Amino acid sequence: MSLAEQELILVLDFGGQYTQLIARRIRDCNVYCEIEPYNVAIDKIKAKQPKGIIFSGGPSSVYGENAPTIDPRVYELGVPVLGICYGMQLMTHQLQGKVVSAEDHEYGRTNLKIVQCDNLFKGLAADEECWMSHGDRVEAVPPGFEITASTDKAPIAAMANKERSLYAVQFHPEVLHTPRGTEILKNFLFAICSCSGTWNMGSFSTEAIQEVKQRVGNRKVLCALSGGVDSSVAAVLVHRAVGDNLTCVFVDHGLLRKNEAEQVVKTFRDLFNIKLVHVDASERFLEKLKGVTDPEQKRKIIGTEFIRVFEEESRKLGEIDFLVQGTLYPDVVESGTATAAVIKSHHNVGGLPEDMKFELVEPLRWLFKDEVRRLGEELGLPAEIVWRQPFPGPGLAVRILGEITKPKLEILREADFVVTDEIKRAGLDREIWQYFAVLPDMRSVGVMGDGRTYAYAAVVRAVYSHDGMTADWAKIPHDILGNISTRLVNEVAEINRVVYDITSKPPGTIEWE
Ligand SMILES: Nc1ncnc2c1ncn2[C@@H]1O[C@H](COP(=O)(O)OP(=O)(O)OP(=O)(O)O)[C@@H](O)[C@H]1O
Ligand SMILES: O=c1[nH]c(=O)c2[nH+]cn([C@@H]3O[C@H](COP(=O)(O)O)[C@@H](O)[C@H]3O)c2[nH]1
Ligand SMILES: NC(=O)CC[C@H](N)C(=O)O
Ligand SMILES: [Mg+2]
Repeated sequence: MSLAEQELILVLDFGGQYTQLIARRIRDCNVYCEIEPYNVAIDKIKAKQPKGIIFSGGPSSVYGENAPTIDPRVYELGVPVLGICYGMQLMTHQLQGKVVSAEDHEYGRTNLKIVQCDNLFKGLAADEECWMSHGDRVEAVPPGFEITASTDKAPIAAMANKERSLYAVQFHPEVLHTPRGTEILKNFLFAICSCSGTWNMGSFSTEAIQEVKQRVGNRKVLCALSGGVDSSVAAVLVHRAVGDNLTCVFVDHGLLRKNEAEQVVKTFRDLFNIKLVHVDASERFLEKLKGVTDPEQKRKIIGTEFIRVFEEESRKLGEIDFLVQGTLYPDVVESGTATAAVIKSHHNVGGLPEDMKFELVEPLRWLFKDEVRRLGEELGLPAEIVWRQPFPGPGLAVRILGEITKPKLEILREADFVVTDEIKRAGLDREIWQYFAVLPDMRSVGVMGDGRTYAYAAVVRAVYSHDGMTADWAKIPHDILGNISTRLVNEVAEINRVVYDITSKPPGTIEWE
């Protein structure tokens, strides 16, 4: 079965914070799921033949200016729809019910009284907990709908039109703070949409290989390979599809970690039977970055330069049309979509030059990191690659604040080596998602060997995360932080102070730029 034939749930994104979580939960229920912006053409929706459609939440108000809306023909497709939060309000508004701005807002944990325990709420008790995040509420259900659940402040907290298979909830079943939320989603998938739940990473891999085969045929393909989890998984997957027509290009842009280039080339050559070109492009990247301090500008310069290198390599191999990248969904959403704000332009998405001619092959574009890791295991990649900590494509450039210079890169490389080494020694490398050093553009006074110093501070950043979308700072034991601090100041001459970043994401991001 190809991906196109796979039973699919389509999530339409109205700019919600949790849209990606909805998709995750559904795939975790063994049903394949894709996200499209709310304004996707109705014909495209039809062509995908979804078994069900979910409207996400979103920051807008249905009566607000430019409020996102959807082609009302979506309700006539005969496909079940579940509206969540804004999605419920939009369904109400479009089908002639009434939405009002509530005086009492509901945020966080809320008691839910279920009045209709069939279909969507099958198996749930009359009293459940749910997670709310809304200021507007449904005041009157559209004709043909009945109320299925209430809360104190939202008498219409859920509604349904069973004949037409239209369902809506004001709360968020996708967040883990709604304890029975996954069961609600399962009821939608299995009882209402009649999904079979046979999808898994094994089927994803078979289908994705098939799809690449069909698209590429006998033509040649270039793969941007960093040695990281995503591009290694993408390379192995594409190699299964096109064999020797694949050439991987690993670019040393001079922004890599200590010994990284040698290690990546060695690991790759030892483990895989895939052609690999190693390009040392460090001088040209550093030249282009000279004097640049703005983080977004850095990212765009790096994104463009990557492509220029791939284009040159492609010409040497006789013009290649396709470029494989290990792009994941968080890279896409953080780079900004029709609905989501630009957080940072990931070099492989928002940082690509406009005049790029390659056709992109991105088989992991809809997945999250933990799913890619499962896929990597499925494809038989070794643990050292699957569990490698993520490292951003722009590398140390987004961990040096201000201008990037060779001396600063040397300092950061040494500092990063110490942090990594200590975390591994402490056996914390698997439980901590990312751990590294950052070099802020800041010096302070110290005293060493009875003399004054005026040197850089190093920031230690270490976070727990599941998918890179949200993160918490890692609770590293103080004695290990102490070791890191002592070693940084002793082993890296230009550092005289160490600070630990205790910011979660949000509000911080994992990287500093
Ligand atoms: N040094 C590099 N050489 C070639 N391609 C690169 C390089 N760095 C990044 N890329 C490309 O950009 C994509 C995005 O980078 P990203 O860091 O998100 O993924 P990754 O390096 O494959 O995995 P990880 O998240 O584990 O670091 C990569 O999948 C790869 O296609
Ligand atoms: O390929 C990449 N290109 C980029 O431009 C980029 N910026 C951040 N990252 C990685 O993405 C995850 C989320 O990062 P942030 O919390 O810093 O946004 C973390 O794992 C980051 O390391 C990048 N990866
Ligand atoms: N989370 C949401 O979807 C919020 C929807 C709408 N803006 C409200 O506050 O009610
Ligand atoms: Mg990487």
